[in-house]
Amino acid sequence: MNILEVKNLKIWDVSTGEVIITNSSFNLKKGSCLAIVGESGSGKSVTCRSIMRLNKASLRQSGDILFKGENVNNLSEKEMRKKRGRNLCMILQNGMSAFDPSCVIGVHLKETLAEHFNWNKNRTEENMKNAMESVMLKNPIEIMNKYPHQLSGGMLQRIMIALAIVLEPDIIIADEPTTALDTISQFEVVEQFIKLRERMGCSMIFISHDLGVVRKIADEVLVMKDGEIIERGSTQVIFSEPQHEYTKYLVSTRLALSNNFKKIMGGGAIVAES
Ligand SMILES: Nc1ncnc2c1ncn2[C@@H]1O[C@H](COP(=O)(O)OP(=O)(O)OP(=O)(O)O)[C@@H](O)[C@H]1O
Repeated sequence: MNILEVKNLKIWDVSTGEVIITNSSFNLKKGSCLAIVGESGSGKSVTCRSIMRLNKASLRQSGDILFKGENVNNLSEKEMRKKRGRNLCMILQNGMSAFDPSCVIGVHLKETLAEHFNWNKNRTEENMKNAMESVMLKNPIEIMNKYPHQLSGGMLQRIMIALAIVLEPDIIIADEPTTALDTISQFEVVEQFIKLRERMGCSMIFISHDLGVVRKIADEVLVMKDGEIIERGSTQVIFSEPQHEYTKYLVSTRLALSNNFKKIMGGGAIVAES
């Protein structure tokens, strides 16, 4: 069963007339993870933001975006606000840009949860504390009293994941959630995403440049180039039998990098190719 169906999505810039997404159609199956890959500027982020209806006002979109059969494109901004967070949750590349720099993390988290749940202060704090501990954030109360700039990128991403655990959205859209992190934090955050899926069985759209991560986390892959989906299929098939020249290039570059790494490090003890 599809939880999301995108049909004939077109996105254009009204100020310049430039068409950014020509005519995209794809589905997200309930409980599965769909990765979107492709070169910079191919339209991955605008596609995902169109689902959340979060693109800048100068960008317009047409087509159908059916979330559980309801066309998101027809909802009012007020109805859409209710869906964001509770039903459709977005985790961005840079945790710093997701939080209000002028208040401590706890205030932001409590305000977000108060939008969607009628919990008292203790229950909100308890739920958030448990979720933060489950993503390996030690001393959650201390963290909630810190400002975003006092925390590392990896910690902010884990806080976003913890918030998603509490919100229990139907779909999580993660737009390059590991790109801004150092290698160790990347590994840890990816592990948390995998656990999140195992634990909540939520559906996920995962944008990433890192094909190693995609291979680990995704069930299906869309390959985008110049605003169009040029190839799609199960992760296994995309990696083992890519058809389009561009997908072949992406996959071979990834393999070359990983083989090179194994050669340098000797024996491949570190690289976990699954
Ligand atoms: N607010 C905007 N106004 C005008 N054009 C935009 C806007 N946002 C994005 N674009 C254009 O849309 C195209 C797709 O951008 P998008 O950010 O979706 O690419 P992407 O595939 O996510 O790239 P990256 O991997 O670098 O994040 C680009 O040509 C970009 O310049």
